[in-house]
Amino acid sequence: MIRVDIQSKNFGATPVLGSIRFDVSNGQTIALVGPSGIGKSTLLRIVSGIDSDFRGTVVRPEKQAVVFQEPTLLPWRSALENLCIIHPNLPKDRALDMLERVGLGGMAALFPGQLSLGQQRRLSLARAFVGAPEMLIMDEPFVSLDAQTGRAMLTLTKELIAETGPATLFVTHDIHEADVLADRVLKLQAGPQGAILAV
Ligand SMILES: Nc1ncnc2c1ncn2[C@@H]1O[C@H](COP(=O)(O)OP(=O)(O)OP(=O)(O)O)[C@@H](O)[C@H]1O
Repeated sequence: MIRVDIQSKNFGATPVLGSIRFDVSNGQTIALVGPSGIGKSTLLRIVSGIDSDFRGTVVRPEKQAVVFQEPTLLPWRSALENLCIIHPNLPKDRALDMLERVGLGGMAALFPGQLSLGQQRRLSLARAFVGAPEMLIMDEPFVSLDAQTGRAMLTLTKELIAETGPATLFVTHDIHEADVLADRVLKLQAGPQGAILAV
C-alpha cells in the first residue's frame, strides 16, 4: 500500500502542491487527472521518491517500478539486457518469458533503436512488471501511440496489473484510459496554496 500525506510542495517561493492525502491499497489502481501544469508529474515524482524536497510523508513498499512517458531504455543494451540490468538476479528464462508476454518474443537481442515506439513501450512495461512490483507509478504511459497500439497497450497493462497486483498510481489526460484502468480517479485542482484534490 502507498500512503501519501503531503502538506506542501514549493518550487522556490511558488507553492505547487497544497495538502494532499490519499492511500493506494495493494491491487488498487488510481488515475490522477487535472489540467496541464497543475502538478500531476510533481506529485508522481514525490510519490515515487524521485523528489524528496517537500513537507509531509510518503510511505511506499520496497519493490517499486516507474514507467515514464518516454521509455527511458538504455540504447546500447539489448532488449534482454535492458530487463536484466536492473534485475540482476533475474533468471534469463523468466526475462525471456516476460518479453514473450508483452509481445516481444524473438526480439530479445534487438536494441531499443531497432524497436518501434510501441515496442519500446512494451519493453518498459516488461521491465517494470518482471520485478513483480508492489508499487507501480506511470506518467502518461500511452501518449503518442496510434489508437490501435494505445488500446493494445492499455489491455496489456490492465492484464499485467491484475496478475501482479501492485498499488498503482498513474497520470493520464485521457478519461477513457482512466475508465478502463482505474478503480478510482483523483482530480487535482487549484487551491489557495497549491493544488489540492477535488472532492
Ligand atoms: N523543476 C521545476 N522547477 C520549477 N518549477 C517547476 C519544476 N517542475 C515543474 N515546475 C512547475 O510546477 C508546476 C506543475 O508542473 P507539473 O509538471 O507537475 O504539472 P503537470 O500537471 O504534470 O502538467 P502537464 O499535464 O502539462 O504535464 C508547473 O507550473 C511547472 O512549471
